[in-house]
Amino acid sequence: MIPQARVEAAIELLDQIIQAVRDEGSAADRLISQYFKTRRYAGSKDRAAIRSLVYRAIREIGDCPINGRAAMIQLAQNDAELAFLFDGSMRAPAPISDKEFAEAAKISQKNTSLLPAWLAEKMAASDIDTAEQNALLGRAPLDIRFNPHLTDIDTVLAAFPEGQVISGLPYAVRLPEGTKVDQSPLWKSGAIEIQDAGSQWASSICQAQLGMKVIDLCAGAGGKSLALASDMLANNNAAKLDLIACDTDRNRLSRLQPRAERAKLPPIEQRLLNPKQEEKALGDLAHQADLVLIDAPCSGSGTWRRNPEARWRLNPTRLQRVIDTQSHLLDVASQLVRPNGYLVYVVCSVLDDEGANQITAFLNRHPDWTVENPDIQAGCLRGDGRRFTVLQDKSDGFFVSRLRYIGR
Ligand SMILES: C[S@@+](CC[C@H](N)C(=O)[O-])C[C@H]1O[C@@H](n2cnc3c(N)ncnc32)[C@H](O)[C@@H]1O
Repeated sequence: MIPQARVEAAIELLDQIIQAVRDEGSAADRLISQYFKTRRYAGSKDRAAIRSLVYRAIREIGDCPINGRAAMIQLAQNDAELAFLFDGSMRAPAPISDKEFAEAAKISQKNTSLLPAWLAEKMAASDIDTAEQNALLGRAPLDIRFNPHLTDIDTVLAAFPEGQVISGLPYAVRLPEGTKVDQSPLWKSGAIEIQDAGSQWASSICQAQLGMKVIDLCAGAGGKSLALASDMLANNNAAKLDLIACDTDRNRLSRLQPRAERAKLPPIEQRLLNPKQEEKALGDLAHQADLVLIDAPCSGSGTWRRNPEARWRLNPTRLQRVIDTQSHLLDVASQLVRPNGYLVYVVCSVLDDEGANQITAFLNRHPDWTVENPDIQAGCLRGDGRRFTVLQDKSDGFFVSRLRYIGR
């Protein structure tokens, strides 16, 4: 493809992505792979170049643009080579008019942040400075977690000699970008998983052990359930784990068992929940659990490096919706924990409304709970929890709080 046609393709793709943002449709990554499936003429270099243009627009433009052409013109303002490709030739985008340039300049002047203005304000109010905000749109590292019942750190480092251990996380290794993890025999044998250090910190703060009754209330496809199961198993060959993985999304939950089998873990009980009727499915577990993990649905602001267009999808109404669900799930979980048992609340967000403020409100509603965060060498105290941020912790952004039920 000629460079002009690549720009035109990026515009088409951005049109689809922007439409999906408005309709709560598919994620950018999925739309991009669907787009290329029907355009076999695009070679690997074309695909890489188009993808890179699309993601540049998504990462660099704070507010969702009105369409793909407006997005590319916004980039072209500071990129003469790109602007030059709008030459109106066959398969090229039409030349940029003065009006379009003026419009793009107006938008750039209005929003100087990489985030929509309302979100930049919320970040600042949560003490996330501009450098941390911008880091949320950078590139994410590649972290793996190994299963100690299947392998050990020496074997992992021998398989990935450029891997680096992550201090404080006994099963984590950071790999160079682009490492082909899925081609390693360790991957094929189920001994390693891809999992960000932030997620690993969240699971490790749970301190799950064999013999505990553990409920993962928002298990999704089981990322943290697998980590909890692996911690519970440690080096034992237990045939049974008392771990119950729940979620309201049947599709996601159905991916857990095959993953557990791949990791050679004992079966993990699953319960499909109905939103707002969770107690019905969990009635038999009232005040039974030693540990409940809530890896709550959230804005995902801490993981925008992996899907940066997610910040365009967020608006105050959608944010309030997840905040309400988080507080409801905290109340549901509070009914499941036994006296002296623990509740670990996690969000992959750095916003106080989803983190520290949620725990303050929970403790006001439930005076028979106290905070017992472990003393670890990562994250920073934030209200009654610890917050992990991209620049400071070199992980995705997370908030984690460990609470103990001191009622009877
Ligand atoms: C952050 S994701 C969980 C990710 C997962 N724990 C992992 O480590 O891969 C949040 C999950 O909460 C689920 N969820 C949303 N509302 C829920 C509810 N009322 N009860 C239980 N799960 C819910 C979503 O379906 C989603 O899978």
